[in-house]
Amino acid sequence: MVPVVAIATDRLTKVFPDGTVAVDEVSIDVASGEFLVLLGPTGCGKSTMLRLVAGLERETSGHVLIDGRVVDDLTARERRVAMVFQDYALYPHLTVAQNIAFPLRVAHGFTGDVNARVAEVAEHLGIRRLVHRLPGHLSGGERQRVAMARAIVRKPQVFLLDEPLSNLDAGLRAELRTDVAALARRLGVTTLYVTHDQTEALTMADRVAVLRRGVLQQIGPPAEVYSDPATLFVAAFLGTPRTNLLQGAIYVEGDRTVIDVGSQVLEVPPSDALAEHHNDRVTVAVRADALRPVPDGASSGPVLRGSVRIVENLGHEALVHLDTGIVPTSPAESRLELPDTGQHLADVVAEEPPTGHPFRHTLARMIPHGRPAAQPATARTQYGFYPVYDPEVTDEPPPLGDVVVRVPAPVLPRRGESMTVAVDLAKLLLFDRAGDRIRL
Ligand SMILES: Nc1ncnc2c1ncn2[C@@H]1O[C@H](COP(=O)(O)OP(=O)(O)OP(=O)(O)O)[C@@H](O)[C@H]1O
Repeated sequence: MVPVVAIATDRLTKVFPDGTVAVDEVSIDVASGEFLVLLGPTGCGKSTMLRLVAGLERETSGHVLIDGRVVDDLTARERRVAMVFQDYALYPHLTVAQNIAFPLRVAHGFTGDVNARVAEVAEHLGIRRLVHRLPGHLSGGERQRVAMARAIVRKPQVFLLDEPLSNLDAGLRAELRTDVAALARRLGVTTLYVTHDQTEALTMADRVAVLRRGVLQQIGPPAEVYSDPATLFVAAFLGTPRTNLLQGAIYVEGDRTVIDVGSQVLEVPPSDALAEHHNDRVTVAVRADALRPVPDGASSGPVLRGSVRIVENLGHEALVHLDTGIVPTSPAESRLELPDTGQHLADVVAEEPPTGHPFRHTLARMIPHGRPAAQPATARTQYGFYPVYDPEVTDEPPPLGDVVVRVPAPVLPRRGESMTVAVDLAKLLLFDRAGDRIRL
């Protein structure tokens, strides 16, 4: 029986020699047997966290603890962790069985029956019928199962997975994410799972830890992190379709409290928290699931109005882009989430290289086609941001004023029609200029 261990990091920090702060004082407790997902955009430090826990990277400061014991000076092998990467890294000339058995054969001290152990693990992963094949004759999903079998064959105390499903197509990813989570729970092994995919995080995790630029933003059960985000970044990063981020300001006049979103006003119940922010600019984060189309005049609560600009028909429902005239958070601020916060390429092409410059053509090709024009200098606020989105599932930032609403099929609105949507105040999220939550 393998001991089930807890993992912890204590103000764990990694600064690379070039000065990049990849992990910044992160303290996380993972209970024994827990499945914890580290979630965040590319470059936020997820893999570095995992490598530090694995012992493949040395921390600059802080500690890694396994079962309460500081393991900073232990090698990866001594930590008894198993790691799985997205690229499988199987030996192409060895059969599936030989691949799975490999860690046992190189491990001194394994005295058991190798074949029996391989069969047992292959059974766990549902790949018994594949044991005589070579990796080249397997599908991506099967290869990833073999990689996982190989990782667990030595009964690790800790299972570390770095985007293990990201090379697979969407259907297979959905199937495997259920299997991986079930496997980890069946084995009862403490698991740290890294992904940039919010669906994986929300469906697989016992708890999700959201990272931004090496800093822990929030940690909690998936439902809590989704519905009760602590920061604007978390609210923006979790949401399909993308969370609408709108600029607004709070005004309190007598017993009336409003959120002014420029082109329109949302009346909200008065509260001390809002009164404290009288006159402050805020970001209003409103996901599609907080908006419901209603006949004009039918809602007694707050509504937003706009005209239909785009209807994306998904079959069972449509995503309707409503031009509301509200100003979204500025692209300038949205770049906060990119590792490189320098100029946008469009600006570089517009301003920097003269015609005929050798890089001009290359840069022009790198600019997403049809990217909306930069915000006018008169944009009323300078706060708020978009995270970096998975280019597979989302597109570019919306043009000025777009709010995305879900409309159930079959009666869909047409382009140019006006539409009213009721706003569910319980799901309306407000953030101050620093990106911290203001609770209604
Ligand atoms: N050896 C290194 N030297 C310098 N900087 C590094 C090194 N390895 C990673 N970084 C930087 O540290 C930051 C965090 O990288 P890390 O790979 O942990 O991010 P990530 O969230 O796992 O991203 P991805 O999802 O793209 O793998 C990035 O800015 C990255 O460029």
